[in-house]
Amino acid sequence: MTQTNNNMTVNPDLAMERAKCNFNVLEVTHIFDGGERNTLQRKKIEDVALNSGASKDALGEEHMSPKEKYENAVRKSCIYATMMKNELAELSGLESFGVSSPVIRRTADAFFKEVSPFLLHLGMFVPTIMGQCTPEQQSYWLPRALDMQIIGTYAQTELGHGTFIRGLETTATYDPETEEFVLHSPTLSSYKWWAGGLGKTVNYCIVVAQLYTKGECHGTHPFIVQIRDEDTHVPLPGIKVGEIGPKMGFNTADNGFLGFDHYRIPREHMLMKNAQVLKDGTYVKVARHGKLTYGTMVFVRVVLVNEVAFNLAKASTIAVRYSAIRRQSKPKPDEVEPQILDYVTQQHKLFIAIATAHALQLCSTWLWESFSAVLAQMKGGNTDTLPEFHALSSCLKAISTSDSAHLIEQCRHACGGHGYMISSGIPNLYNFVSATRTYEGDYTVLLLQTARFLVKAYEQAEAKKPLTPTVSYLAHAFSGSRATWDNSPDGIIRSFQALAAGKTAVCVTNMRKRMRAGLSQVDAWEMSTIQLVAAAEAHCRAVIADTYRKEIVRLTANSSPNVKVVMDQLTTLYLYYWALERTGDLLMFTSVSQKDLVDLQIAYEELLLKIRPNAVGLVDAFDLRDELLHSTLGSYDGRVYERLMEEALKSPMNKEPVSDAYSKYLRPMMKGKL
Ligand SMILES: CCCCCCCC/C=C\CCCCCC(=O)SCCNC(=O)CCNC(=O)[C@H](O)C(C)(C)COP(=O)(O)OP(=O)(O)OC[C@H]1O[C@@H](n2cnc3c(N)ncnc32)[C@H](O)[C@@H]1OP(=O)(O)O
Ligand SMILES: Cc1cc2nc3c(=O)[nH]c(=O)nc-3n(C[C@H](O)[C@H](O)[C@H](O)COP(=O)(O)OP(=O)(O)OC[C@H]3O[C@@H](n4cnc5c(N)ncnc54)[C@H](O)[C@@H]3O)c2cc1C
Repeated sequence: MTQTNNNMTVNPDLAMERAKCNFNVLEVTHIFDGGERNTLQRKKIEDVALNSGASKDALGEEHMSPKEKYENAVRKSCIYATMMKNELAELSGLESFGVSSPVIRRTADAFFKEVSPFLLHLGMFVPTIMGQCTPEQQSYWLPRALDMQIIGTYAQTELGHGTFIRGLETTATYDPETEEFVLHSPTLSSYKWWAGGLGKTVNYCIVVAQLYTKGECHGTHPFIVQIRDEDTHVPLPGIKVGEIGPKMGFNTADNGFLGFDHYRIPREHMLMKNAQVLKDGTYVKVARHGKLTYGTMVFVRVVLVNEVAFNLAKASTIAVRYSAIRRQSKPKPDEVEPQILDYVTQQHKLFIAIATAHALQLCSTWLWESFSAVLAQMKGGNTDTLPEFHALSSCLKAISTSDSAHLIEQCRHACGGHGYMISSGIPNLYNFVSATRTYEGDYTVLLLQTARFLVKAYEQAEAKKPLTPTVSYLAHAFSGSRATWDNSPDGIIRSFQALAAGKTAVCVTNMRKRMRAGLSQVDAWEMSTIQLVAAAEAHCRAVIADTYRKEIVRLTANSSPNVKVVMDQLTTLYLYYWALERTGDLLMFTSVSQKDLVDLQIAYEELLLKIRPNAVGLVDAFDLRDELLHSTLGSYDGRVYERLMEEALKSPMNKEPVSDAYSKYLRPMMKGKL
């Protein structure tokens, strides 16, 4: 594994772990990156972007005031954007996530401990221009946006509504006299709220508003709106804009609010790929599917699965390396204190994080490929696969973000007190990832979208109609007997599918019972939503497990024997872990016995011991440079205590021997003179 400094002194425990590792680390790096070519290109990009030291700060971000933090983040965003236009442009021809490759996105993390104020520009503004504009509109806006001549964001959520998009209150009323739309915020709750970069950075934004023309409301539509002067950056008349204040994370993203007072924009600024308003005010629907204006959200949900896999890889790297150098307690009085990584409970906390990072990474690539296929079909006017894809991307977004946030927090627990230090890197990772569970569609809300699809699919299966691929297992839901338990990987995956089918069946039965008892369909659905969320979660677990397993078998077909073994151990660990987490469900819906579960627990514990010698090798294989980790605990060299002390000494509190607070408050209080 290449590191920036080849002459570094490595902590002896970490060196010992690396010597113990029995598989080829680079081969696993290639699997995680999606191939050797991708690894080579990633390294080139990282070398160009990071070797100059431009990502470093003289003073740690955490010691800056909010204003300094923001300005510093803008400074570095501009450096990085300029690099992207110049040095990195040619290198970024990787298998790309549309606008910019995920590698470019990830490399940017070296520049920010929180996030770039440009995140929404690249993450949503540019993708909306690409996905919602006519070709003419695109040819006008896209070059300006890609060249960063204009900077934009995505302002959909309002103070009063985020989830329920149809409930948004901002209006865009067409005036045929002037051929303009009049944007207006009729209430306080209609103010746009949350958009990243809106507070101070952007001069344009996508605004989602209720479209009125000829006195009729046509629902929400996207508009491109200039909000600040292109030269002075002063907010334009009719615009009320500002920053929303401190948050749990995202503090360098200047999330903002925005209100309109009868603010006029040209007719052409409605994004007209899916629907148009003609000069005379006639509304023309172009798209075949009513939800295509939600396209940017679907895109980001897909991207987020990859994003959280990467952040989980970072947290597990930090926690595993730290657990290898940290020694604590003395279970055997005559022996030295063990590395905490030797405790089986510690392995239980950490190895699932490594396995989940792999599972989500592989699922994200698979999801991206499915998305590309859906987009290609839609280009030809066919939207048949969209409902299944919406159900799939919704549940994968919900489960991947929720699992990653939980496991990153578990990594923090695994690092004891030092994990609570900002300098460990884990709190910032957690603050970032916990927000992903909420934004771009809340966890529960998205799982309920998947549940709608599952219930419909169940009814199709009942009627013996054909099923789409991700729910084909529902065809076996009516055998009348419980699924046969079998602890092979394929057997466990079948059991996960049986759980999902069984839970969906319970929901349908309960809803029907409730409706027979007099509840309306809406109320019967509402009363069943706890179970519907559980069914969607079970479905998603089955999809992840199945995809992870199939992809690993495919990707390791030509791997060296030890890589095959260790990758197989990780996938098996994932399956055992979730089977043991769901024992109650397995007892309900499969033939598993108490003895089978006791045996599975033992097999799981034995698997942890088998993975243990390769744990550091596995996180080294994520190949995350120190610049990306921002961590005193997780650096490649393992100089944990030295780094903790170096960071502590940087605290502005240590600048003077006696704090001003002594003479101002402590002394007067202690001398009884306060
Ligand atoms: C690579 C470079 C970029 C790097 C990127 C880094 C990653 C980070 C990037 C950016 C940071 C992002 C910051 C956060 C930004 C935001 O949060 S933007 C705001 C996001 N907001 C939401 O996600 C709102 C969530 N709400 C909804 O999506 C919808 O309101 C709803 C789905 C919950 C309900 O919609 P509604 O219109 O009320 O529909 P329903 O009546 O429930 O359903 C009707 C049918 O429509 C189907 N449907 C719904 N959505 C879709 C869709 N997107 N596609 C296809 N179909 C959809 C739904 O299933 C129903 O179908 P049936 O009637 O057949 O059941
Ligand atoms: C860091 C961050 C950045 C963001 N950036 C942007 C941005 O750039 N642009 C933008 O437009 N928005 C942005 N958002 C807003 C984000 O998209 C919304 O907060 C998110 O979609 C959730 O909506 P909400 O806040 O209305 O939550 P609510 O819908 O009010 O959710 C509150 C609770 O109610 C529950 N709930 C709501 N509806 C239902 C239902 N139908 N059934 C069951 N339970 C329900 C939810 O599960 C949740 O538990 C951002 C948010 C955050 C936190």
